[in-house]
Amino acid sequence: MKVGLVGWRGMVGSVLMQRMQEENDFAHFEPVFFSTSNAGGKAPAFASGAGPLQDANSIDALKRMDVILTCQGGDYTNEVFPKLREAGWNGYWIDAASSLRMKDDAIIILDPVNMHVIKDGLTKGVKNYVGGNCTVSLMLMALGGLFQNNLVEWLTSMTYQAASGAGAQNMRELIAQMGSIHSKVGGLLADPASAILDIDRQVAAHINSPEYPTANFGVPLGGSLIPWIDKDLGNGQSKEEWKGAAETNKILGKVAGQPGSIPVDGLCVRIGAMRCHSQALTIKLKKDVPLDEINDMLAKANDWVRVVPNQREASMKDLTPAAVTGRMHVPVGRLRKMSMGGDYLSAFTVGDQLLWGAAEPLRRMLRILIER
Ligand SMILES: NC(=O)C1=CN([C@@H]2O[C@H](COP(=O)(O)OP(=O)(O)OC[C@H]3O[C@@H](n4cnc5c(N)ncnc54)[C@H](OP(=O)(O)O)[C@@H]3O)[C@@H](O)[C@H]2O)C=CC1
Ligand SMILES: N[C@@H](CC(=O)OP(=O)(O)O)C(=O)O
Repeated sequence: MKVGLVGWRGMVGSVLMQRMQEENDFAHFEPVFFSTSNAGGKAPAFASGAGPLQDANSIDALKRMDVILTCQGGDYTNEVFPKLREAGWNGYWIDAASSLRMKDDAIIILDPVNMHVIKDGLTKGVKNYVGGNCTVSLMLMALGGLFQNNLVEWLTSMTYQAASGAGAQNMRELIAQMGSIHSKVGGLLADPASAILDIDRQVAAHINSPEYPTANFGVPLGGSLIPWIDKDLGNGQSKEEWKGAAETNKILGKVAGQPGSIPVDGLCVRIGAMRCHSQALTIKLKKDVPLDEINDMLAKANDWVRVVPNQREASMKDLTPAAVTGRMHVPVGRLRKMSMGGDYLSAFTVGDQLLWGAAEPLRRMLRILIER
C-alpha cells in the first residue's frame, strides 16, 4: 500500500511521525513523503529507503497513492482535495484539518469510541476519514463509558485549552510572554523585601503595554486568559463551542439537533498551558446511577482513560496539564454528584491535544485500513 504523507514536518505531523515510529507503523506500508515547499528534497532520516520528497501540490503525484494522510492544514485540504477527487482519484483520504469533517461523505475518526461508525463507513465505501476537534475527541475519550451506556441526556463543557491548539508560533509566544514578565520584574522578585503589590503593578503595566509580545494571540495569554477560540459565529457562540455538539454527535453516528442527538454546549477558553486541553464538565444523566458504577463504566471504556479518585492530593498530582503532557492516557476525575440532584454529575478531564487530540486517531485509521 502506497501512503502519501503530507504535513509530516509540522507540529501535528511531527507528533504523528513520532507515534508512527513508536508503533512500527512504517513496516506495514510504503511511505511517500510530500512537501509544499521542498519537492525533490530528502525524505526524513527515520524513513530509510523512502525516495525524494514529492510535490504536495501535484495532483499527478498524489494520484499514485492508495492513501493520503495529511496534517498540512485546512487551506491545503480545500485547495487540493477537490481537484484530486475531480481527477478521478478514489483512494482513502485521512486528514487532521477540520475542512471536511461535517461533509456527508466523511467520517470523524476516534476508533476507541466509534469503531462501529468507522467500520460501517468502510463497508459502505466511504473514502474520507477526518480527525475530530481536539477538545471533542478528548472529552469523548474521557467520558466514553457514559456514552456507551447511553447515560448522557446533555452535557456542558467549560474548557481550558492549551496554546498548542492555536499552533506552533503561539506556543513560542506563550513562552516569550512568560519570559518577558520575568525579565521585567526579576530584580524585584529576587529581593525578598520587595513589596508584592509593586511587583504586581509592574507586571500589570507590562502585560498591557505594546512591549508585551502578542503578535500571534493578539492579546496577552501569559498572566491572563482568552475567553474565545476560533471564529465568531455571530450568534454569541464561538466556532470551537459549536463543534461540541456538531462533532460529538457525528462521531457517535448522530446528527446534532435531530431526534436522538445529545445536546452539548459550553464555553471555550484559552489558558497558558502548553499542549494539554482540560475541561470541566457538567453531565445530566438519564438516571441516577451510583458513583461507583459510574467510575467503573468510565474506567472500562477504553485502554487510555484513567479514573482519578476525587481527592485533593490525587487531583492535584494526576489531573493537570503538567502531569499529562506528552502522555497517551486521558485522566478523568473530580467525579461527584452535584447539589442539583443524583442525576447531575460533575467531572474534570485533561488530555494531550497533540496525541489523542490530533495525531493518534490518524495513525490508528491508517492501521485500520492496512489491517482490513
Ligand atoms: N495545532 C493543533 O492543535 C491541531 C491542528 N490540526 C490541523 O493540523 C494542521 C497543521 O497544524 P500544525 O501542525 O500546527 O501546523 P504547522 O504550521 O506546524 O505545520 C504545517 C506545515 O507548515 C510547513 N512549515 C513551514 N515552516 C515550517 C517549520 N519551520 N517547521 C515545520 N513546518 C513548517 C510544513 O509544510 P511543508 O513541509 O510542506 O513546507 C508543515 O507541514 C492545522 O492547520 C489543523 O488543520 C488539527 C488538530 C489540532
Ligand atoms: N481549535 C483547536 C485546535 C484545532 O486545530 O481545532 P480544529 O482541528 O477543530 O480546527 C484549539 O484551538 O485548541
